[in-house]
Amino acid sequence: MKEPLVAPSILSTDFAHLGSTLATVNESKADWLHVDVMDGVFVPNISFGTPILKAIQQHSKKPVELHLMMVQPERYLETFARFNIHQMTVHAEACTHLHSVVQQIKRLGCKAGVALNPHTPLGCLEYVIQDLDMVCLMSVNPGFGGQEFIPQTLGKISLLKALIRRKGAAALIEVDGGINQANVTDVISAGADAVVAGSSVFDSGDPSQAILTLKNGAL
Ligand SMILES: O=C(CO)[C@@H](O)[C@H](O)COP(=O)(O)O
Repeated sequence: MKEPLVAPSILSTDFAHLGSTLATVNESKADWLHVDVMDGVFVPNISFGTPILKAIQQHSKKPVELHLMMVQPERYLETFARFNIHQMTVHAEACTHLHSVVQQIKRLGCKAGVALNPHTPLGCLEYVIQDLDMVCLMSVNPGFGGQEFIPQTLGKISLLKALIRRKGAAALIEVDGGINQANVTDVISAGADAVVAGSSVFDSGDPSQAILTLKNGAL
């Protein structure tokens, strides 16, 4: 089995120590940093906005994926792109004109991802999948770290893989929520390329080792 790409999510970390958290991630084998922006409307939680993104830009050496858990993300894409963002991932459920938003992200020079909530069918990707760099399957209901992995995600990953193959698309599959050492092998075996992990990395006491364990655990 291939080694999974691992993206630590800083949501559950202590923001009083953001600098040292980012330094740890910089020195780790993490493939990119997963950054959750939540608006309190699309999801019940509010996380952070541009001041934190500016600090991340200054201190992160890893590519940054912004996961935009917000309604009408198109209003902020241009602002966020100024913070040297590698990829922006928007929710299909939050975009009336998803294809147009994806094109907007690409015009800003970023890779484009689309996230789907656990209950959202894959059919909404049928006519946009060729334009995507990544699909993020939520394996928890978005809004909070530390939740339990929803097992139905495994079947959804396989179906998404089949859709990507059928369409001749190149999108990576990322799975986000409740990922840990116990389930990462199943997630990668089902066809995922990348996992997002928050609490299993940062509550572990040794984030660098936890990232390595996720990578090796799936081999
Ligand atoms: O988007 C989200 C939650 O909405 C995730 O990125 C979480 O931050 C992942 O945290 P864990 O489930 O791994 O604790």
